[in-house]
Formats: sequence, structure tokens, C-alpha cells
Amino acid sequence: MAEFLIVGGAGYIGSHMCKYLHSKGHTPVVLDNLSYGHRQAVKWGPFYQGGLADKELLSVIFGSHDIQAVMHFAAFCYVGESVTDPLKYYRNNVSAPLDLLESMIEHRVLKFIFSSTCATYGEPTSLPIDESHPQNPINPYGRTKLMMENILDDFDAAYGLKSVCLRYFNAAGADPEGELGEDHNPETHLIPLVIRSALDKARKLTVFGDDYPTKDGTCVRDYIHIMDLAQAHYLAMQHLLDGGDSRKYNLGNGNGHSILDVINTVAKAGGVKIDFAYADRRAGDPAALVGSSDKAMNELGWKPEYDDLETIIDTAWNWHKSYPQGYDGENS
Ligand SMILES: NC(=O)c1ccc[n+]([C@@H]2O[C@H](COP(=O)([O-])OP(=O)(O)OC[C@H]3O[C@@H](n4cnc5c(N)ncnc54)[C@H](O)[C@@H]3O)[C@@H](O)[C@H]2O)c1
Ligand SMILES: O=c1ccn([C@@H]2O[C@H](COP(=O)(O)OP(=O)(O)O[C@H]3O[C@H](CO)[C@@H](O)[C@H](O)[C@H]3O)[C@@H](O)[C@H]2O)c(=O)[nH]1
Repeated sequence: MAEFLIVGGAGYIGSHMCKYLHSKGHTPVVLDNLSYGHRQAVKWGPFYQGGLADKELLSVIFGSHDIQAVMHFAAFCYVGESVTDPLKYYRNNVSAPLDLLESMIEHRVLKFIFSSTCATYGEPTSLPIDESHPQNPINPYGRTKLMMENILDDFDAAYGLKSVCLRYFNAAGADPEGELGEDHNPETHLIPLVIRSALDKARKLTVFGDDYPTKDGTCVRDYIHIMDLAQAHYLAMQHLLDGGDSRKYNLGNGNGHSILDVINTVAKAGGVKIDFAYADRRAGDPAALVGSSDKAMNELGWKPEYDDLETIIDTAWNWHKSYPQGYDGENS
């Protein structure tokens, strides 16, 4: 039984991580300012409402809990907004975490798991993308994540802060027990939007672009189940707790699915017909992103369990059916 600080633990991925840690007998201590998260999603340990740069609050947390490692999920994540308001992104995703890292160093908590992204690779030059692929992000969001990866390299060299950077592909699905799900507000992610339009015909679905060089003209993505992400974080943390060195890993399934594949799979899961309209391409969308995660499998022993699109979508469908308006009934 150990305590871990989960920054951003009221959010989509962080809340599932907390449930996973609790199932392994550990205590997730959550710090979240609820700028996007949900109080209802924090159920498995103490909750501190506050910002990740609040050093006074961090001192209270590190002083009153025996924190073994920190998992950092808190960031702003809207790619489009990062282009129109980069200041907001550099401040929250790069500047604020410096205070968190400083506080960790002061309290000698030197193990850190970081939510990075395949958006750090930018437009891929080859598929599947492995960790040696050049990192040339094409938007400020991706650049903030790459900056953090570089900062973590420097902090390891200078302060001995060990980290694992996990570059997720498209996080998807929900807690198979139906307690937790994806509830971003505004929601921009494909799978929840397709499901919501299937549940409520008034919610129109738009497919951005039908002229990509893919099998059906729509964008291809690699969807990875949220509980498989949680398993990988757990293994990465054990690697650090065992005295392991800093690492960087992709987390994806290695399968590319087009937007039409997603729509057809949701239609099958719900036994419904889904209407949609095509619109222009969304700025900044690469045609296809598919990852190789062999490194995480070989080095961490990671084994995704929910790796087919049907299972991923079934779990998401179940949660949205129970919470069609989100956790607090406000997501329309
Ligand atoms: N969802 C994806 O497909 C995906 C893919 C790759 C990487 N990521 C990364 O994973 C992480 C989690 O993503 P998510 O989808 O769960 O997002 P989310 O918005 O659901 O969760 C982020 C949480 O962090 C909190 N937060 C934000 N800024 C904060 C601050 N300054 N202080 C305290 N709390 C703060 C929010 O309130 C929210 O609860 C992010 O870092 C994101 O960039 C997500
Ligand atoms: O209403 C919609 C929403 C999305 N899409 C398309 O669906 C695909 C997937 O989009 P989305 O679910 O928004 O995911 P991504 O843009 O691929 O980005 C996600 O996955 C990245 C890693 O791939 C993370 O870094 C980001 O944080 C996360 O938002 C893209 O082609 C979108 O243009 C639509 O056609 N219609």
C-alpha cells in the first residue's frame, strides 16, 4: 500500500488511473483545480482542489502524505485553441509544471510519470511511428509536450529526477465497470461525439475531410483503451520504483482506424443508424497516426487487454448511455 500523487486526477485519463491504482491496493492522492475535471470522478483517495503551481498546497500535500511518485496528467489539451491562444498553453503546460517539479525536488520525491503525446511527432514521415521517429510538432500543444520532455531530460541530468514520458496515441473508451467515462467540456474527440450523435439525433455529427490519402478518404487514428493506458502507467511507475532510469514510450495499439470505421462500429454497438455530414479538413490534422508500441511491450511487459475497436467502443457506449449529458448533466 503506497501513496501516489495524481495531478489532474479528476480528468478523463487521471480518474481511470486512480481507479486502477486503488484496485492494486494503493492510495491515489488527487490534486486538480477542476478547470476541466469532475469532482464526481474522484472516488479512491484524498482530494486537494488547487493548481499544480500552488507551492504552498504542494508543501501541505508532500508534508502530509508519503508520496512515492507523481503522475502528471494535468494540461490543457485542445490543439485548435493552442494555436489561437498559445500563451494559455505555454503557461499551463510548461510554466506551471516547473513549480510542481521544483516542489518535488525540494521534498525529494524524484519519480515522475508524464503524459506526453504522439502529437510531439507532428506529420509522420513513416508508419508505424516508433520512438526514434523525429519529433517535429506542428502546433503549440505538441510543442508544450515536447518542451516538457526536454525539461525532464535536463532535470534528470541535473537533479536526478527520474521520469517516464508516455506518448499516448488516441485515448478512448471507458471504465469497463461503467463508473467513469470521457466527459470533456467542450468535447472535441471523435468517439464521444459519434456516440452522442447516435444517442441524440439533434446532435449533428461532422466528419472533417473526405479527401485524405487513406483507404476511405477520412483520417486514420490509433485508439488505445484508457485502462490499457492505466496499466502502462503502473508498469512505468514500478520501473522507476525499482530504481530504473528515465525512459520514453509510445502507447498505442498499432492498428489504424478511419473515421468511417469508428462511425460504423458505434452504429453496430448501439444498433442504430448514424447520420453525418462532411466538412472541410480540420486544420492541423495529420492524415494517419499509427504507433508502434513494441518498446513498451518488450521493456515494461505492457500487454494491452482492450485492443480491438469494438471493445473500446462498447465500453464508451455503455458509459455514455448511462451519462448522456456527462457527469453533472451539463454537457450538451
Ligand atoms: N485524451 C487524449 O487522447 C490524450 C492523448 C495524448 C495525451 N493526452 C494527455 O493526457 C493528459 C490527460 O488528458 P485528459 O484527456 O484526461 O484531459 P482532461 O482535461 O480530462 O484532464 C486534465 C485534468 O487536469 C486538470 N488541470 C488542468 N490544468 C490544471 C492545473 N494547472 N492545476 C491543476 N489541475 C489542472 C483539469 O481540471 C482536468 O481534470 C493531458 O496531459 C493530455 O495532454 C491526452
Ligand atoms: O467531430 C469530429 C471530431 C473529430 N473528427 C476527426 O476525428 C479524428 C480524431 O480526432 P480527435 O478525436 O479530436 O483526436 P486527435 O485530433 O487525433 O487528438 C487526440 O489525440 C492526440 C494524440 O493522437 C492527442 O495528443 C490529443 O490531445 C487528442 O485530442 C480527426 O481526424 C478529427 O478531425 C471529426 O471528423 N469530427
